[in-house]
Amino acid sequence: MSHDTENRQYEQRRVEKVVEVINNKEENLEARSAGLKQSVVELRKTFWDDVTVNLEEMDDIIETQESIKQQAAILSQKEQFHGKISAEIQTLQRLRNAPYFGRFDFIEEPGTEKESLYIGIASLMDQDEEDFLVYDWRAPISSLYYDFSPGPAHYQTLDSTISGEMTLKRQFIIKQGVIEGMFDTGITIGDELLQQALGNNASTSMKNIVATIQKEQNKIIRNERSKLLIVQGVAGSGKTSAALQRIAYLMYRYREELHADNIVLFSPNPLFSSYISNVLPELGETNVRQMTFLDYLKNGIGGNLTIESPFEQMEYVLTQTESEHYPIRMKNMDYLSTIDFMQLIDAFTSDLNGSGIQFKPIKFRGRTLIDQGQIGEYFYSLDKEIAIPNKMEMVSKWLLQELSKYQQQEIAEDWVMEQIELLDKEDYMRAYQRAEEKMQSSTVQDEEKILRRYMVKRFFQPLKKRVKQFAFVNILATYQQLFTEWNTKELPNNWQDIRAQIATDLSQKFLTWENATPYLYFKGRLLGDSADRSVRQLIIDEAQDYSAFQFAYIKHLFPYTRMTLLGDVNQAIYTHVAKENPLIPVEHVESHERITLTKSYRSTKQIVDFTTYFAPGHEPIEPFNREGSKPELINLQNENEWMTTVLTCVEEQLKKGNETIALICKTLEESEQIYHLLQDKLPIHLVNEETYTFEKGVLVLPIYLAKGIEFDAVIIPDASADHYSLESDKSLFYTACTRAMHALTILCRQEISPFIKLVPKELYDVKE
Ligand SMILES: Nc1ncnc2c1ncn2[C@@H]1O[C@H](COP(=O)(O)OP(=O)(O)OP(=O)(O)O)[C@@H](O)[C@H]1O
Repeated sequence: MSHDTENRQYEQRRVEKVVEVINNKEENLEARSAGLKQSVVELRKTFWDDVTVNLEEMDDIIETQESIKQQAAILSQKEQFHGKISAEIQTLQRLRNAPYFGRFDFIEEPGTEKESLYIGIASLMDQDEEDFLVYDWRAPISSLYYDFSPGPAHYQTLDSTISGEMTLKRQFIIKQGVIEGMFDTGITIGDELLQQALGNNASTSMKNIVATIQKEQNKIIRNERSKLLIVQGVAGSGKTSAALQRIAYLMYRYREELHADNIVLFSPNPLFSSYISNVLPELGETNVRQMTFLDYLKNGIGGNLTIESPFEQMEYVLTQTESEHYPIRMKNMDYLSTIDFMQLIDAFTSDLNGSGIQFKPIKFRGRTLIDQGQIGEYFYSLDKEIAIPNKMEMVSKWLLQELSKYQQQEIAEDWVMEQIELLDKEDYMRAYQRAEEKMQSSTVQDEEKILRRYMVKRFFQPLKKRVKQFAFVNILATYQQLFTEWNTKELPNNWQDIRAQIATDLSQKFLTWENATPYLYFKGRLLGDSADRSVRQLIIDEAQDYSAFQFAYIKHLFPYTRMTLLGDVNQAIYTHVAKENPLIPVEHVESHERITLTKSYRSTKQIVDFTTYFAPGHEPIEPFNREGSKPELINLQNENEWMTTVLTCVEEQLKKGNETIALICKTLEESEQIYHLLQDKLPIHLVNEETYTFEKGVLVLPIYLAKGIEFDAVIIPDASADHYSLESDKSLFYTACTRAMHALTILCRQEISPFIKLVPKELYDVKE
């Protein structure tokens, strides 16, 4: 028998033994779980039997409460225990199919015995709970697997560095308990395994990469030192993957203190959010709080303003070039994205400490109780040294006191009795009961008084709530003054133009995307920020799309939160934000650690080689060695053939077995046109801002919604020069082309884009 066969048989026997342990453990746990479940059900049923209820004397009441508490504690303990057992069972079930994916042999010190360690998605102890049969991929020792090839190796524990020698590194593909592939590996983690993983068809949801994490990705995943970790990585280099495995790692490493609620992930769009939503559960972790920055802003700004989405802004930039206001809007975008503008808001706010804040009158049943003048007078009578948000607190307290006085006065008014009479029976009974509770020996007059009091209180409650939320401050009107009346020496050159357009938008209660963050920042300067202190880790994917202002705001909101920013300057499609972006190394980005990823895993070597020529950045891009066919350029001679050619391209890709085929357009406008032209000819789905999930098949979508996602085949329906020629189009074109895993087809209806001309001819096939 050959050595290889012997090895394989040995490993297969081991897998079977491990699966046996898994089965035994699961059986035991199931039995315990069933017992526990039964006892929880019984306990719930008989809860009151074991509680001594006696409410006669104070002592008895206390005793009764204690008894209830005790009983509830027993129940909750049992329920928690049951939950823990269920989680353990789920872990075992996940392990059963493929208990591990890797093995390495390690000799800690010369002369000591070699240890074989097996790595999987969770730890597994043997039947006696003494030795590890499988180590969790996140355990300190498992980092050896990702960081070293056979030879000297070391890893970090909590308090020391352990060195030794790795004598073997082996990878497995195990399915349903059977070893389907086994490779002893050298320098990189399993070219073979990675080839297999990347060669598969694209999926509509992202997969975890724990079996094939690369050394440079592992640095991101296990980084614990940095308060601010910045990752610049070319398209397809595994930034999102690294971010998600990093979250799983942090949740494991800080299991006691870090919960899913303490981690927030900002993602670029809802489609992307659902695309990545399976990764953490697959790894046995709960999904963290995921939102788009737009959702975050909408939440903070509230409902009375219309907020433009970044996609609408993008669509405007790309389609409204002929509009009269376009040049000014572009200036706005530039200026409102800068730290200078943030400083301008600070200067304005500090002037507001002297005068200028607009208030809203407090009205009750159509009558003004306290007008804005009175509120302003009170506010400006307070000490200037006190910060504005603190003064707002004081105004709110004062208003609540004033309202209480009005509340008293209203009790005797006629409308109160009318309202009492209007109460339906249930409400009336409730009001009456309350009235009765409040008085022991009531007279008829007392009773009416209490009912009146109840009714007035009920009417004043929403008003008081709004006062507590500072609804008496007219944020919008105050902010508008920045663009109408306010003057200072430090205004930018083209301020007159900028401010007129913004003032018009604000008067229509419309916030452009570039103005949404400044508005919320300003609101915070007046009312105080409502930052969520429970956020301990903030992960921002596609970080190149955030402006300097937005970053500064995020840092201002989460001053003590650890942050991981991941992005790619090559894909900075919102060009006005590219300046002062922290992904570009500049002096003023405070102390941080940077990791650069240059290897691209998503696309075939042929696609990466092609796209490298028009990548806007200057970093090297290295393809992972996976072969495919060259990108194809179809240069149409006859415009009329355009749609039939697109159709033929789609059909060809389907024939080749590609399951997700994306027609990626520059804008939504273009996507809609193509959708309408093709919808009768083949099953095709249009993806827009509201698309939350996608199916396999043929999709048509704009570039900005394809961000972060990948497809088997990408077809660019029109890459003529009139679509892609400006410097700002380069990152759009790069982003579109780099979504392709296996095939890229580019059509040109007219003169071909100059970006394609940058690529040496031998790197693509041309069809006329
Ligand atoms: N170590 C790895 N093992 C297996 N697959 C990997 C690995 N790294 C990356 N990939 C795969 O490469 C593809 C791209 O990864 P990912 O989406 O994380 O990259 P990205 O840098 O966020 O890309 P982009 O910026 O272009 O959106 C995915 O299919 C991912 O599963």
